[in-house]
Amino acid sequence: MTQQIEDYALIGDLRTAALVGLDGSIDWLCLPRFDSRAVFATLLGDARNGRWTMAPHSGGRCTRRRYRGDSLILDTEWITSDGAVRVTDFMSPTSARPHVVRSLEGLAGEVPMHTCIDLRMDYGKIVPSLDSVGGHLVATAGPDSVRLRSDVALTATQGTVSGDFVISAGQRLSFTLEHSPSSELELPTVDAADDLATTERYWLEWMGRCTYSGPWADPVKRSLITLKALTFAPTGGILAAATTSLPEQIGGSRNWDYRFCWLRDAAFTLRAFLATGYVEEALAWRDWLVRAVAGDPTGTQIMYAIDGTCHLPELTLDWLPGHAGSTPVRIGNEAATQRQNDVWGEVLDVLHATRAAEDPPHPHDADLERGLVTQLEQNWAEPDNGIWEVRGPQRHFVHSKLMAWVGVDRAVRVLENHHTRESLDELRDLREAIHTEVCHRGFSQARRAFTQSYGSVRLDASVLLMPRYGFLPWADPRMVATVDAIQKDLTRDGLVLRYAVGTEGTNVDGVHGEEGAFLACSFWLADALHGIGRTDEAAELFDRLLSLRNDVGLLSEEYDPSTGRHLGNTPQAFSHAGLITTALHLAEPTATTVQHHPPTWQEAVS
Ligand SMILES: OC[C@H]1O[C@H](O[C@H]2O[C@H](CO)[C@@H](O)[C@H](O)[C@H]2O)[C@H](O)[C@@H](O)[C@@H]1O
Repeated sequence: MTQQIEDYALIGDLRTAALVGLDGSIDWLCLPRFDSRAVFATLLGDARNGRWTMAPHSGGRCTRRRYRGDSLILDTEWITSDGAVRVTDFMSPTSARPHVVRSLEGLAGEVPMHTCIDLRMDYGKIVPSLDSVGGHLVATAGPDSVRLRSDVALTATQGTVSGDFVISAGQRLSFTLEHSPSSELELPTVDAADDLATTERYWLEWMGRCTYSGPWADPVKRSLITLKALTFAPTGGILAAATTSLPEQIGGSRNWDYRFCWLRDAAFTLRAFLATGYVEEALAWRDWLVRAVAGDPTGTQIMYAIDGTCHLPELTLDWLPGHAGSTPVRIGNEAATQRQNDVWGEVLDVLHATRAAEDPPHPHDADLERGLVTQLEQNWAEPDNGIWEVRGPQRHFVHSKLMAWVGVDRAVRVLENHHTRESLDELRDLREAIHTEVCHRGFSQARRAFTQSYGSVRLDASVLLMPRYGFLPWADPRMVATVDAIQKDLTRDGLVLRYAVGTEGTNVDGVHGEEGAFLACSFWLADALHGIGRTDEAAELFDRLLSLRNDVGLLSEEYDPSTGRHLGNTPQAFSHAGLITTALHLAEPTATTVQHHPPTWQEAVS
């Protein structure tokens, strides 16, 4: 049975990740990296596209599952008429080679079990050759091999390895699947018990660095672990999500590959990390960025591969039927070549915050910042594809101009702090000019709100971020009116759409179909409600959003309130960063003190 998006839990080793369904099947695994070709791709097709099942013979969904403490070790349990069994799934963040461990423990009785490993290399397409090497099975296709180690006898035919066995109370068994380049055939190196102890220690120590002590410890910690799981430890790159092509509309074509490092998404993640004590991650990302743009800091792209590669050609995988029939399945992402003028401000803002945590500053900081400011100065006045990466016509997006203001503002502050006069006056003038232009052209008196783009009356949730960056105070009546308008006209069942897609032919983003409520934007509305003094409503919305997490605390990109289903890639960094940030904001006093007698919006714009 195909699992739904919210049925999946994540395991990972900070190099790659796997999704494990409620039925105990690993339906998604790319090896050796997040962005490598998948060896299990049932997530985007069916059993023929590769998966690893591990469950009682009777099959079906587990009785319960949870992460072990504050770790990424997943315990899944079945209670059957024969007895009970626990499957512990994890990947080791400290091992030499990426591998998955599945450890079993009999809890009661004698449970007949079945496992089936359908290896399909190259995103579900290639049936690998199977060999027995030193008593272990090795599957090979092109550059990649995976080596299987099992405590029970397995049979192998045509790329499928399976086994039936009985596990008794107190008995422990383990299985490992380890990647290696096919030219380096070695025997499996993993010791499952040692690995489990090391992995548990790793997460315990990592969580020990957390400084959050507010009332939402469980969801905040789970979100932090999820964000950490989306970092690529070898380089410091940060992914937007662990998957490609999970649909934003079931059966639709809004299916994108998120296994890359967007500078914008990473900036949101890093703000959440910096605010909770995780400075090391921010420094590692800054070093990644320095290397990614090396040689030409004035030619920064909006996104890169996790190793800093700049070419991300977008292809479709025609042999995959897609998740719940949603095609095309895409790998790569054309958005890499877009002009998105918010990005320079996003990065300058987060570098500014990172600087505050590092003394002395990194020697490359000044070059990088100068390069970003140059790009900003050259581009900010041009129309662009914006934060939502629209594939329709470029526009003067208000959010892009906001972030241009943020970038210049942070550059001014750095120069002021260093008592440097070089270009300070020009930058101050530019900051003022952008602010005036946004207030003048970005606010629609007819709509009584900041809008999506200059001259438009469409709403866009991204302008909710304005006060968060210091562009306007929360109490500004234009902000209060904008929050009202978005809450009233840009929500579905109380959850926020990033924008109204529009009808075919007039749609704003140039992509067919509809989409769900955008979870990050819904967190931004909670922040905004708190900001303008409506804290009870903010807390209510936050509670609602927490209730949308799946059974193990994960959020995808979007949510369909009419079906109660998760939509889009999962788990999504944007959503989890939003959760952490809102939890932090709600713990602060509301920023607004004049809300009881606010000036009218007309007074403010006159
Ligand atoms: O809406 C069309 C675009 O959708 C994707 O972009 C979204 O994901 C990005 C990664 O999380 C995020 O930075 C952006 O704000 C989102 O709109 C897709 O990646 C694009 O290729 C596509 O044009």
